[in-house]
Amino acid sequence: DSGKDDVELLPKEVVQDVGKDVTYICPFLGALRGTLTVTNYRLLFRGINREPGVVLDLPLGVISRVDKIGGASSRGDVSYHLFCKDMRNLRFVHKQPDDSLKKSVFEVLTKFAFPVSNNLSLFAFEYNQVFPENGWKVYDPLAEYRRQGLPNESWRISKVNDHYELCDSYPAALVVPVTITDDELRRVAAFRAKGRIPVLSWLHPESQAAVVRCSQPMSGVSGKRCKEDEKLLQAIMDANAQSHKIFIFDARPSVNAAANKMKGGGCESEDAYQNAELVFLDIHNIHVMRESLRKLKEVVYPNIEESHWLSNLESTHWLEHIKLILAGALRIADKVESGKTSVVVHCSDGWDRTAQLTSLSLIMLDSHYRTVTGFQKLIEKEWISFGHRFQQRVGHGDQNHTDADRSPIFLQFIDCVWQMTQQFPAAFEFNEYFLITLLDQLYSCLFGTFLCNSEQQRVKEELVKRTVSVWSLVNSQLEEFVNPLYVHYPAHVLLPSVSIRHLQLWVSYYIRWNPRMRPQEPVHQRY
Ligand SMILES: CCCC(=O)OC[C@@H](COP(=O)(O)O[C@@H]1[C@H](O)[C@H](OP(=O)(O)O)[C@@H](O)[C@H](O)[C@H]1O)OC(=O)CCC
Repeated sequence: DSGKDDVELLPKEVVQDVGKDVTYICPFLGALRGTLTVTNYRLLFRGINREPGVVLDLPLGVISRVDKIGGASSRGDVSYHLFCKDMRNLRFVHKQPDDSLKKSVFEVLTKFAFPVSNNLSLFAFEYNQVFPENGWKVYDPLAEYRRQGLPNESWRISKVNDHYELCDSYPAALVVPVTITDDELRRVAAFRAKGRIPVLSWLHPESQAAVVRCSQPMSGVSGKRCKEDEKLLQAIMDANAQSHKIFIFDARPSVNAAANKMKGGGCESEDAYQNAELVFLDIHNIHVMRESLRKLKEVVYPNIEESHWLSNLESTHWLEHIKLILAGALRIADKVESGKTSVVVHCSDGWDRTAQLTSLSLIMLDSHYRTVTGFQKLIEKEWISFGHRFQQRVGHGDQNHTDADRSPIFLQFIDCVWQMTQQFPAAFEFNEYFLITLLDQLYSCLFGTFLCNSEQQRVKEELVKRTVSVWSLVNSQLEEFVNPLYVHYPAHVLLPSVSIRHLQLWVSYYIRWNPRMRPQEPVHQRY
C-alpha cells in the first residue's frame, strides 16, 4: 500500500496519481525506493524499506522546473530533476512504464505543478478550509489611515483612483496633501512611471514628517518637468511644519537612474525641486538580485564546501545586497525620526525596491508594525495593495522558469526583517518560524494572499470570496508564531547596525535542507 491513506488530505485535495517503484536520490542518504503520490496540491514520497521512512511532502507550487533525463533511448530508467524555489533540488529515478500508453506519474506531477501553463486553476481556488478567523478582515486601509490620524488638516484621502483609472497598479485609497486637486494628480500621473504618483505611506505621530512613495519621474534625456509634480512635492514639504526641506531617496545606483533616461525615465533635478535633496541608495535591480540568489543556492545546496565557504558566500554578494537595502531603510528612518524631515522614496517602477524601503523603514519607525497583526497590515498595504507584482516575481504555477521578471524581492525583505529580529530579539511579537512559514506560503499557492500583481486584479479575481487568506492560518494558531521574549515598547524606534560584520546569513532558511552533520540522526524533511 502506498501509505497515502495515512496522510490526511486537505479539503478539495485529490490524489491524481501514484507512482510505485520510484527511487528518490537523497543527496545525503543515497537512493531510497518508495512510492510517489501526486495530488492537485502536493507531492508525497514515502520510502518503503527504511524506518523511519524519509518523507517528502511539499506543495507543487514550490517546484520551478522539472527536467526529464533519458527515457526515449535508455532501457527503462528515466530520471527527473525537480528544481525548487525554496533552495533545494529533488532527484528521482523511475522505470519507464512498459505500456507506453500509461502516463508517467511525473507527467501528472508536471501538469499539476504548472497549472497556469496547463489551463488549470491554482489550488488556492479549490481550497476552502474554514478557519476560526477570516484573514481577509485583517487589513482595512481606511482603518489603518485612521490609526495614523488621517485624514487631517494637511492630508486627505482622494477618490481619484477609486476604480483604478488613475493608476491600475495602485490601491483605490490614496492619501495626498489637501492642497492638491484630483485634476492636478492626474497630471502628476502622466509624469510618473506607470502613473505611480507620490502618495503617503506613513505619517510621524508627533512631528507630522511623512514617508511618501512613488516611481521615477519621466524626465527623460531632455529633463522634462511637470509643474504639478513639483507643486505636489512642495505641498508634501509644507505639510510638515518642522522642516523646510524634503529628501528624495532614489533607491537605484545613480548610473541606473541615468540609464533609465534613455527610456524616458530618470530622476528629479535639484533646480526643478529647489527644497529637495537627492540621495541615491545604490540598490541594484531585479536582475542582479535574481542572479545573486542563484549563486547563493549554488554554494549552499546540496553540499557546502568547507574550505571556501566564506569566499564563496562573499562571491554571491547576497549579504552586500541585504546590507544596502537595510542601510537605505535606516537612512530613511533616521531622516524622518531624528531629522523630523519628510522623505520621498522611489526607484524605477516603485514596486520592488520602494516597497522594501518603505516597509523596512516603517518597521523601524512604528512599533505597531512589529506586532503580528501590524506586520500583516504592513505587508497588505506596502506590498500587496501598492502593487508588488507577486505573480510575476514568483511565477505561481507557471513553467517559464527563465522568465527575466522573476526575482526574490519579497524574500530579501523577509531576510532584512530576520536580520533585525536577531539584533532586537525582544522587539518583535513574531518569531522566526512565522517568517519561514510566510516564505513557504509565498510559494505554496495554497492561499490567495500572494496571488496576482495588483489590487485591481485581486478585486477582478474575487480573491476575498474565492480563496483563503494566509492570515487565517496564522491567526488561528498564533501560539506557533509568537516570540516569547517580546516586550512591547510603543515609542521604541529601531536603528539596526547595518555593517556587514553584524549581518548574518539566515542559515535556518537557506541551509535548512542540508542534513544535520551527525549521520546517526534520521533526516526528517519537514515537508
Ligand atoms: C539602455 C536602455 C536603458 C534601460 O534599459 O533602462 C531600463 C533599466 C531598467 O531599470 P532598472 O531599475 O535597472 O531595473 C528595473 C527595476 O528592477 C524595477 O524594479 P523597481 O521597482 O525596484 O524599480 C523592475 O520593475 C523593472 O522590471 C526593472 O527593469 O535598465 C537599466 O537601467 C540597466 C542599467 C544597468
